[in-house]
Amino acid sequence: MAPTVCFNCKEARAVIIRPKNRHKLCRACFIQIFETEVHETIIGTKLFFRGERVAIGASGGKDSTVLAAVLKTLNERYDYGLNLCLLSIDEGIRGYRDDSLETVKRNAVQYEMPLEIVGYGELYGWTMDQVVAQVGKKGNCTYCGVFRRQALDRGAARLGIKHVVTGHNADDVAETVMMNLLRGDLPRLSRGTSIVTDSDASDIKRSKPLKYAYEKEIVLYAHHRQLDYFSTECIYSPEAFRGSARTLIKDLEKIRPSSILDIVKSGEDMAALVPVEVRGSGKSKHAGAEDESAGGCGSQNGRSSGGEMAAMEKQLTENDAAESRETEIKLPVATSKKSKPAKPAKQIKGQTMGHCERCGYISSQRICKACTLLDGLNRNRPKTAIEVGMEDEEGSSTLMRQMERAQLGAT
Ligand SMILES: Nc1ncnc2c1ncn2[C@@H]1O[C@H](COP(=O)(O)OP(=O)(O)OP(=O)(O)O)[C@@H](O)[C@H]1O
Repeated sequence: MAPTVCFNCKEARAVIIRPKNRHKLCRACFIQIFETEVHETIIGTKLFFRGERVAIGASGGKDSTVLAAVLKTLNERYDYGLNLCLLSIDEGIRGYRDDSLETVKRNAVQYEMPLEIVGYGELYGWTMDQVVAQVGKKGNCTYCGVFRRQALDRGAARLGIKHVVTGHNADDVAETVMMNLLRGDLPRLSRGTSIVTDSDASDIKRSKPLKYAYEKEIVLYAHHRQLDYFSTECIYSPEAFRGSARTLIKDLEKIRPSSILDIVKSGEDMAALVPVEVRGSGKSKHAGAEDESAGGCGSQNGRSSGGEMAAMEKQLTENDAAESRETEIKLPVATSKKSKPAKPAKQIKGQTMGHCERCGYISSQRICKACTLLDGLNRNRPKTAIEVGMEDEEGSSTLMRQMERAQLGAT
């Protein structure tokens, strides 16, 4: 059988079936198209300004590695005039983050970008290994997510940088839409769909330039550009709810590849209907610094990783077969029973953002989530560990002093 030619250039041999639309492309066209789409997102949303210093939240995983590679390419190709650097958070997970940080260190050399590493241990007095030893695996992602969001902000503040970009992709955003739809949390849904989350109370802006990029295409891009990334998944158990939303979306994607972008777009449309005071922001102003989608992780459950290239190709073939199985399901027509009057819509309270009384981090509560979690951890800390942390007479812990120092750095 003659090889299929590229849908785009009509010359080279097609080696990729685009997950987004099933176009068959050659390697060069796929790379070019992927980069152009990210460029269009950046330009269309006026994401950066010339001369801006931008920190790339770099975990060493495929998404942030691709983000760093693409931003470097686009910055040079289109002369954005950005000053890029890598910012990594060391959660203190031995056998996982220490290895992935080695990848980030190599990336820093490969992309000629400075690298800053900020650790939970130094910021909070707790590594994730210690947190898990204390609270167990269940629910540990909550600690990690809350701590990471603050750590990214504090790391950026330390560098004097006001814009952090993360590798959140279209699949991540679709999951967030789905989860918040199922929870009935419209304010969070609307904030999660926004490409930029910034706040009046914090001067660090966060954005997701890969918001419209499919996870599978990110893997293909990394593979075809032979990027150096770390593909092992976090050793601690994932958040079950996000994992279920992910499985649901992946199943939908098999039947209808555009599902991911469709969910993202539907999320954007729903967000546009949410009044500013309910959403908690104008152009996502006040977008909670504590929102779950903003700082990374989510769970790794069901996630594609670097070693899945063969499985992905197989999956794409299955997608073709799945399309022919698509059937329309008709709901029974409602009979003429008297319908109950609709309940008045629930009033959704808007969030008022302020600062945490303890650490000064942006929060809608008197004490931010991180400090609340730390309170619980410190209360139950084994005595010996407390003694290490309680050096001064007023009982002010090392942790608190570290947080105060971090806060000074953040303001
Ligand atoms: N330890 C970290 N240090 C810096 N940034 C991080 C860290 N963990 C996550 N992030 C940022 O948050 C984004 C989403 O993280 P998450 O762990 O959900 O995703 P992922 O899809 O596995 O991303 P990646 O492939 O980049 O690891 C990452 O792409 C990265 O930009």
